Amino acid sequence: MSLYLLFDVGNTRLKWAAVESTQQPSDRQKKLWAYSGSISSKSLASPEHRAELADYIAKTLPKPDAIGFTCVAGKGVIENLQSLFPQWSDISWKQLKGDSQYNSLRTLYQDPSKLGADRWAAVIGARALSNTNTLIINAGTATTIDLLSSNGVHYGGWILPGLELMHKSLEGNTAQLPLAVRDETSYGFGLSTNNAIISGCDAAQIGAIQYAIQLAKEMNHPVEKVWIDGGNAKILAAQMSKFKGQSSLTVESTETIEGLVLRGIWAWLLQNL
Ligand SMILES: Nc1ncnc2c1ncn2[C@@H]1O[C@H](COP(=O)(O)OP(=O)(O)O)[C@@H](O)[C@H]1O
Ligand SMILES: CC(C)(COP(=O)(O)O)[C@@H](O)C(=O)NCCC(=O)O
Repeated sequence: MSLYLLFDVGNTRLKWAAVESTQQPSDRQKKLWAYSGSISSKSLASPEHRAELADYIAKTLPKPDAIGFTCVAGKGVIENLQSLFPQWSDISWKQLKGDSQYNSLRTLYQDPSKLGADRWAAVIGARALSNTNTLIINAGTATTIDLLSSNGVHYGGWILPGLELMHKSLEGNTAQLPLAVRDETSYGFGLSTNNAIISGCDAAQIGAIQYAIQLAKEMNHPVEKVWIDGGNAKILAAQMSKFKGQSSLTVESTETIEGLVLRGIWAWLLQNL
């Protein structure tokens, strides 16, 4: 049995998981992420945090047979991460990039080297999960929405500010708007400044998803599955489910999925061992 260590370095969080060769990137059981975790990507700049993480990983993880990663948070972060494992210097770190090849998939992005590695990994992860027309939502620092057709073509996508960025930019660039806080009444047309911001930003994101579904239909790739991952996945999925009456998609076809980017890195790594 082999062990693979996977890292997804996002602009806010660094996620990792150790998976075994007896498991598959398409597995859905919770046990899949038995050896996983996340930390703030920025905390890697601190020598104390690096030492803590190195110590934790060295104590909890056996030496992996291969390491795969994506990084959209800048070169410095990945150098800091690699510096944590001097004892594994003989293992090559395989970096999945926006223009990395994956059998059965291709992107129409004009310059694939500019496509976010995490977006491409999520597309690969989605392909590992199903062969249907799929909308891939990564609701993280930014919210990305990508269309993958059953024919294996990535038709591109959209980049929106993530929910937190939307809230912060309203607070930071206006005189009267606070940093809004979500509560159970934050739905529908806002009847307070707070709820007007929360519901307005949710509407922008859900509206974009609904529009993407409509556009995909017009392009003759009607969406059969929507995967939502990222730190704000549960929020978006919950808000989307309230719109179910108006959507051509059933609730079952919209699902949150854990570790879609990690699954994609893993599937790609398996093709490149
Ligand atoms: N514990 C948390 N730490 C940081 N961000 C969180 C947390 N829980 C939810 N979030 C939200 O998730 C976003 C980060 O999601 P994530 O998928 O990790 O992003 P990225 O891949 O860009 O690092 C933040 O912008 C924030 O809105
Ligand atoms: C769009 C992103 C900032 C999303 O990053 P994240 O929110 O996952 O940290 C990242 O995928 C990126 O830097 N993309 C490069 C530009 C592109 O995809 O066209």
